[in-house]
Amino acid sequence: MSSDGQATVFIDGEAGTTGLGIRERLGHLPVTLCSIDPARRKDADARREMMASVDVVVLCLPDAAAREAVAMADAMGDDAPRILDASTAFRTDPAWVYGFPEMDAAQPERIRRAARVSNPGCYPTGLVGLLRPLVKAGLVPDDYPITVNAVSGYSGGGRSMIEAHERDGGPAFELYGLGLGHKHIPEMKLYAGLAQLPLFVPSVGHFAQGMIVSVPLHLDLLPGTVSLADLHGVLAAHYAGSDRITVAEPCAKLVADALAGTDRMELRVHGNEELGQAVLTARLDNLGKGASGAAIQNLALMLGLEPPPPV
Ligand SMILES: NC(=O)C1=CN([C@@H]2O[C@H](COP(=O)(O)OP(=O)(O)OC[C@H]3O[C@@H](n4cnc5c(N)ncnc54)[C@H](OP(=O)(O)O)[C@@H]3O)[C@@H](O)[C@H]2O)C=CC1
Ligand SMILES: CC(=O)N[C@@H](CCC(=O)OP(=O)(O)O)C(=O)O
Repeated sequence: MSSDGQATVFIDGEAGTTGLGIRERLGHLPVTLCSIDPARRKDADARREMMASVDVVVLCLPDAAAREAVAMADAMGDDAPRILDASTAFRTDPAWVYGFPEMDAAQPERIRRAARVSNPGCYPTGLVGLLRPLVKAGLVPDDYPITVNAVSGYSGGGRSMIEAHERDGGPAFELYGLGLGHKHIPEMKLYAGLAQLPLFVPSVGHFAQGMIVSVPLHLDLLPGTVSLADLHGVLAAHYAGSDRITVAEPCAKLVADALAGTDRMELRVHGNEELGQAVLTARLDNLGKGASGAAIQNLALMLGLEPPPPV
């Protein structure tokens, strides 16, 4: 606690893309941000000392550095701060709580009580947001062969990709992860409730922020007779109370960066019933609900505060 009774927060990786986004949003919460001298921001002793002095540490680091930071906290035993980790390192670790408050009615309470919370990946936020309620409701079987196509703005690749795009002007559009082993796949499977790994084809475009995650479905492969309205209805009911996730009407075109700069996510069910085909889409800002916006929601819950209204 700071001298004025506010919770203290240290963002390890404060100068990076996600760290900066969290710092900007922290103004909406009654907390005290503690920072280390920028010249010592990678100094293990300085980071350990700061970690030991605060209530919550938010890790906005590459996976390896996040693991190192967690090892430092482990060594502090009962004096360790609570941790919110933005990296991929602990997202499928059963000892951590997954920071997707909208995924179940009980999830906000689990986050409130947790010592360690993992912030979801940007692509899994879209995929889990779309599929989990449909799998739970039995409309999409857990063994359906799920394919996920997605496009992200280049800020998704952090500082080095931002610099490459802003310096060299491209590429305009590129598929990647074509070895089909992207690090988000186990997280998608686990939290969407799937029995097998989804086939995931990510891509990145020459725009800074924004993301579309899309999932094609063949309606005749779903159990019984499932209509587009059934899929929409389950999603609309699940997210009815959310101020961040909305279930919108289908549209013919979807622009990837329309929610850039916001913490919101829009889900849609598009399709053609005559053809028996549907496409689920999630649109979000990879840096908003896909990273810093979700982190602020989780941080507020961890500190027993009301999450601020979404940017
Ligand atoms: N960008 C996005 O859309 C999303 C990112 N994430 C995750 O958030 C985490 C941070 O990503 P992002 O902000 O994009 O990455 P950036 O590269 O923009 O930022 C990472 C920051 O961590 C610093 N850093 C690296 N190693 C250390 C260390 N050992 N000690 C202290 N600081 C260190 C970097 O400094 P320097 O640059 O000098 O090396 C940089 O400031 C990653 O795990 C990423 O996967 C999650 C969801 C979405
Ligand atoms: C465009 C781009 O490169 N995006 C990143 C994902 C960013 C993200 O979500 O980070 P986490 O891995 O921490 O979840 C990637 O595919 O690795």
